[in-house]
Amino acid sequence: MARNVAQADASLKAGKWARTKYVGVSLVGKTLAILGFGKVGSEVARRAKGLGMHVIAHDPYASADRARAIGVDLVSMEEAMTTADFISLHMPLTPSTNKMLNDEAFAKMKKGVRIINVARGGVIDEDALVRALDAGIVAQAALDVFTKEPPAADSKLVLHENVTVTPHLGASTVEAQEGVAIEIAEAVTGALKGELAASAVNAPMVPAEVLSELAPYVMLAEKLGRLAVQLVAGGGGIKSVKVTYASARAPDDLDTRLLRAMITKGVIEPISDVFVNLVNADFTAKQRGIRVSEEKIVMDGSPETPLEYIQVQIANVESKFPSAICDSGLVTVEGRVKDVSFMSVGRIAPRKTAIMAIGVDEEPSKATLTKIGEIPAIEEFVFLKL
Ligand SMILES: NC(=O)C1=CN([C@@H]2O[C@H](COP(=O)(O)OP(=O)(O)OC[C@H]3O[C@@H](n4cnc5c(N)ncnc54)[C@H](O)[C@@H]3O)[C@@H](O)[C@H]2O)C=CC1
Ligand SMILES: O=C(O)C(=O)COP(=O)(O)O
Repeated sequence: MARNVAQADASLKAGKWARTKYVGVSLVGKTLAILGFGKVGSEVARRAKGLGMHVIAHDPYASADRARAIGVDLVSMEEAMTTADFISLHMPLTPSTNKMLNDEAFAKMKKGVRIINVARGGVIDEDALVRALDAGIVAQAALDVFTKEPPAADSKLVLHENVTVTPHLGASTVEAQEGVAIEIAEAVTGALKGELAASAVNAPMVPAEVLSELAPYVMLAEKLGRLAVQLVAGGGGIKSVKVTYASARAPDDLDTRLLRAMITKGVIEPISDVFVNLVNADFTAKQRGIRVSEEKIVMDGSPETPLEYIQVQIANVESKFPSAICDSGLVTVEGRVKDVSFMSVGRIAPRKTAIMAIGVDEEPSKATLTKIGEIPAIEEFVFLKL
């Protein structure tokens, strides 16, 4: 758009040699405002920085740290509107982004601004954009998406000489289509294997950062559910499961839907044929008359760790294992995520020398390594970095 490539190409093919008509504008030194700093928006930011642009972004949900890491300032919508030379849209179409660029928004923009929309047509009020183009507020627009696709053959916007259009080609590369196919296949096989389906539309949305932080607790949650239910004699009579999450963080910072679903999975699967996942967990529990209640308690600890411990209690039951039950008929199990990342033991033959590998998250100090070496039962000892 900035160099009028599409228009100049059509002009030359029509037999014209219009060098002065198609003088463009440079990108270097210009301010680009990215609205919607998600997967696409942040990649656009990286590339625009490479082209020498000053990049700002507006996204009410984006993390300032992630933006800073790419060298992008997160700004208000107002600042994005009023300071940008180029505005590129990368938000989803939702009731709150519908017609986000309307007459009022265009009125705030710098005269001569250029608009790029490869997100969804509905985020721009298309009639307002035509008015802004005619008024010279918007110098040019490049549009890959339209409110109605395909747009009407006589669409003023599509036919406008300062507008460059493509028929929704954003994701249309050989590589991207293959990438999408692989991603879908992996997501489906993962979901069928019972892994967390992060991109399922009918499951609660758990952002990737939260998911990676919670992953060990998700495993713990399922195991605690499985452990607790196996201590109950004749699992059928379970009516109430109480989960307590103890954390040093503010209770509102902990999204427990995933953990609750995994505890429910752990409790129900050993006593039934049902396959429980993030989508059907609450429904399945209700259907079986099991009430899962939750409590979050704040305790001293490290705010770096999302949870200090998880406790699962099954009430009014009889235990197979009397010491696992207290007088009030409660089976209680509690678990923590420890720092050792793995431990594996093997041996040459029964009663012969054994070998143990322990994975740790941080390099042990010299003093710790010396102490380990001094333990009499340890014959040989080596510290390796993988
Ligand atoms: N033209 C095409 O062929 C393609 C179009 N798309 C579209 O591009 C858009 C972005 O896709 P992704 O980056 O994958 O999505 P994403 O979900 O990773 O990012 C969207 C971002 O928009 C932000 N957002 C939500 N409401 C907002 C608001 N009111 N103001 C500013 N930001 C807001 C979200 O916080 C999120 O960070 C989507 O609309 C998608 O459908 C994506 C791929 C190809
Ligand atoms: O992934 C998106 O959001 C797109 O708009 C791509 O659309 P397509 O899969 O090329 O029809």
